[in-house]
Amino acid sequence: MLLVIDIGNTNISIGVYDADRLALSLRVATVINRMPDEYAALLLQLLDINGIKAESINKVALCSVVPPLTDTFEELSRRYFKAEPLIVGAGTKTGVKIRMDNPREVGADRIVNAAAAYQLYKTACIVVDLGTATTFDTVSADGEYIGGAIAPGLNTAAEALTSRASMLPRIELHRPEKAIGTSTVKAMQSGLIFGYVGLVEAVIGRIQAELPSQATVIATGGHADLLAAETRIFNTINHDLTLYGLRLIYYMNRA
Ligand SMILES: Nc1ncnc2c1ncn2[C@@H]1O[C@H](COP(=O)(O)OP(=O)(O)O)[C@@H](O)[C@H]1O
Ligand SMILES: CC(C)(COP(=O)(O)O)[C@@H](O)C(=O)NCCC(=O)O
Ligand SMILES: [K+]
Repeated sequence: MLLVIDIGNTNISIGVYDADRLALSLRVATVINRMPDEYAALLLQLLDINGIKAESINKVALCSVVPPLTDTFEELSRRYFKAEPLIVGAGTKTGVKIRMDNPREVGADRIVNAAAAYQLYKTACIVVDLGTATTFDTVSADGEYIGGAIAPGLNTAAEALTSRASMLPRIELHRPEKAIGTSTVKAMQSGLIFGYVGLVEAVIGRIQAELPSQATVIATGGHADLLAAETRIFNTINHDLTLYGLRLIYYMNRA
């Protein structure tokens, strides 16, 4: 079976593919200083609880936007799964050609999302990944990664607000009843959530206006459901898009 790992700044998403079936998908918190053996202990336990034998995993693919953890998971793969992981990076075949000023600086997660979306839809695509950052990735109708946008993620924006203003509390990112907030917490929820809907719609609108054909808009990431409940701008939500892309790319590069 194939283990796929997407190392983000807040969470590490992990999946196990049994042929083309996603047999398991889970998330663990990103902790920069955690050692390979510590992540292995956590992962082996989670596999066991879910009835998956560690010995049945013989292939690993990963993408990371947290460089110190790339090495951690590379070592973990070798030591605990006896597998040389495919690490998505410069030189990895993905099925999308990268048209950027400096292709090497693009986050691997963004490329994986773009590759997955294009393989699924074969149209121009805009992937919106709502995580620590919110990334917008654009693929042209002929399968070229042509760039996008990066904005602070919802939680990141909320934390910035709380930490910069003495009287503003930490809040739960819940949708308030009304845009006119009648308390500090409700006012912050309104500004963050409804404001964020505007951000997402505006960026997608502008990207779309620069494209010659209608793009399919796919939302993914931790805040996708929260946003999708407030806007009709997404054509679809795919929580497993990055894991799906990792599997796709694994088989493009390894037999
Ligand atoms: N299942 C979930 N339901 C609601 N919010 C979530 C969920 N998983 C993650 N989040 C929120 O989404 C954000 C992280 O999203 P994620 O896509 O995991 O980020 P990253 O890829 O940057 O690590 C965090 O702010 C977290 O609170
Ligand atoms: C933009 C990101 C921080 C998003 O990370 P995430 O929210 O998934 O943790 C990451 O893709 C990254 O560090 N990218 C490098 C810069 C770029 O993509 O242009
Ligand atoms: K991510």
